[in-house]
Amino acid sequence: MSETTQIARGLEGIVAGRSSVSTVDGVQGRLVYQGYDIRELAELSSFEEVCFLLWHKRLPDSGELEELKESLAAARSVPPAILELLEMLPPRSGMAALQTAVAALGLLDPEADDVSPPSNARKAVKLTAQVATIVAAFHRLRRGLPVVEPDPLLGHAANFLWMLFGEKPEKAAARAMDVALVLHADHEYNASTFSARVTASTLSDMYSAIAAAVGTLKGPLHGGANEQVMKMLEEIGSPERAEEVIQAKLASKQRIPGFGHRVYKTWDPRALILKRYSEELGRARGQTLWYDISLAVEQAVRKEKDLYPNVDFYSASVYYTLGIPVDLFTPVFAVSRIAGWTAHLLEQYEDNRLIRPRAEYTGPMDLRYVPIEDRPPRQATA
Ligand SMILES: CC(=O)SCCNC(=O)CCNC(=O)[C@H](O)C(C)(C)COP(=O)(O)OP(=O)(O)OC[C@H]1O[C@@H](n2cnc3c(N)ncnc32)[C@H](O)[C@@H]1OP(=O)(O)O
Ligand SMILES: O=C([O-])CC(=O)C(=O)O
Repeated sequence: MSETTQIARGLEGIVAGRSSVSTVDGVQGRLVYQGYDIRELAELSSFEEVCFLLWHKRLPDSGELEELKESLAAARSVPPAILELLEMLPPRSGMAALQTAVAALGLLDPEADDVSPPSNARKAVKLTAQVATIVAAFHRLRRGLPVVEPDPLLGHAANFLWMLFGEKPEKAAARAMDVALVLHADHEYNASTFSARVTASTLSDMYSAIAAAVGTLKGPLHGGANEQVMKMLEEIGSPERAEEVIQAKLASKQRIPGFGHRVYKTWDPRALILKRYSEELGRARGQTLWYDISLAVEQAVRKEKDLYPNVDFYSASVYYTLGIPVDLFTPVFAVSRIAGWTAHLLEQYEDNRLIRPRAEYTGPMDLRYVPIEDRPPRQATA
């Protein structure tokens, strides 16, 4: 590689492939799934319909939607071995538990290594149904609570809340959850989706690709930011303290979770929608503190750094108001993103080429190997 090689650090701005699943316009602040604007989908659609859209590249008719809803509901229960496994795991990380359980689902699926389109389509449905079950079951088991059987009469969002809390959700809570699932379902070549596609590009199986994606989503620069946001809101504690805390964090070169984005240089459209839900849910429950602190943080970060909130910022107060434990926020992100990950995998397997970039080598050259007995001892460092 020559000395003039241009490196795009973090692959910024690099178009690494083609996809029709979704596109992001970072200047206008638009997100489009298969041609449909996210604002319209959030208003009018449902998570199940978005799954159909992402997987089949078009909206379903009513019969097709019913069929998919039934298939998802029928696939919700996980094998007993998965529940036994979840029960054995330390309660500390929902994402690590989800990653482990997804890998185990692959071990238990006789068609795991079949990457043909019909088999992958079945796995997309199964994984999407079961990620929700795994997240809810992990949480209940770690609290010593009985696992709640899925209810086939409930939609995906309402059933997830039911399996998590063991109570039928109010209409407003189920709707807010459904909208959050619609908004988080896909986002072009984000890091976790890219990592899923890299894994699939070796013709490894779908479970392995999803396990890779879960591990990537977990990081605080990606999906893990939603949990960091809530911890920051709790640390701030009241709207009046927001500016001072933000100034101190920025002065010590800390990143403010939930702000900034690789692609959006304006409002993330999802954050605007979640902001409305954060306020409305807070008002409906007579607790606007988290929305009020969030608003004060938003104003402080705009003033100090001119950064806009991303999807992880207002999702935090929405989830918190729904009663979801903070350390489950990122797993809840995965409950939705599994739809986009699997859609990208269907696309990847259909027109695959190994993803394998190059690196500019910065190490030494032409060293001669010295047998270990002839090497001088290393100087002890102070
Ligand atoms: C679902 C999602 O994944 S959405 C993103 C979730 N992640 C977060 O919210 C974590 C906080 N945000 C960030 O760390 C970043 O904005 C990222 C990782 C999302 C994007 O980062 P990049 O595109 O790599 O931007 P980069 O790291 O080069 O930052 C550019 C500049 O903006 C600053 N910046 C970016 N985000 C933030 C932030 N949240 N807080 C403070 N400064 C920030 C950087 O310090 C840098 O400033 P400098 O040029 O003065 O050094
Ligand atoms: O696109 C990104 O880089 C991160 C993001 O917003 C997402 O995955 O939803």
